Amino acid sequence: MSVKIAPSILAADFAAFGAEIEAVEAQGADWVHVDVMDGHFVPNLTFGPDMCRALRPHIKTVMDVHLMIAPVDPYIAAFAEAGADILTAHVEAGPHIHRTLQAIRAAGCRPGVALNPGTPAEAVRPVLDLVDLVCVMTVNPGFGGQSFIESAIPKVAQLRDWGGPDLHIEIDGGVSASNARRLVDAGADVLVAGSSVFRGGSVADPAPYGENIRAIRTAATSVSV
Ligand SMILES: O=C(CO)[C@@H](O)[C@H](O)COP(=O)(O)O
Ligand SMILES: [Co+2]
Repeated sequence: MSVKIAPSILAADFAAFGAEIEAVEAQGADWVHVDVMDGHFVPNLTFGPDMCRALRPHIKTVMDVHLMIAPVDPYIAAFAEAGADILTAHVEAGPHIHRTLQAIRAAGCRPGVALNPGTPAEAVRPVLDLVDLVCVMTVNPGFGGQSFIESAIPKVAQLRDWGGPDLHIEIDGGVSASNARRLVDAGADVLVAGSSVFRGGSVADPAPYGENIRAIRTAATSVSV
């Protein structure tokens, strides 16, 4: 599978999301990653389905919605109606992840399951047949701009082995050009990147977004010597 770069709009200008999304897609983003936080499952608040609905017309690629909320089930229909393409729920968010993932697909979205740095890969193995994507968190969820947690990397190879070649394995948190290659070598194919994509640019001067995306993609796909 080709490597996809999914900028997290958590690092974009909150007053200009529509323009930021159009700028980062024009600069080469493959997907747009939308971080939904509830102040309960994670210690931060961001946005809900109404914001996703407002962003939808600005996204030409894939709206990749990362739900850091608990419970999940009462909100699935709203995010599906808002236009989410991929809807990812955390395995730690409740006791019935199997039901949640079935409900996400029934609502018309591609289901994803995310796991925190402290959660072993085995926790999602029983639901791999239900998902299109596993999101391996390489920071503790809740904030952008945190340091990458190395100890999550061995989980990627385990999940690639269990999930086969068609499963998307997404890495989220602290991704940059300096670790992209190791992540892809381990089996990842989707790299979420917030601060390392939006750093140095703006809607008025979006060229750095393109330079940052190209740097990550080049590092991820370079031939090792
Ligand atoms: O889900 C999350 C954080 O909880 C991520 O999507 C971050 O928003 C990624 O930001 P960087 O670590 O790349 O700055
Ligand atoms: Co995220």
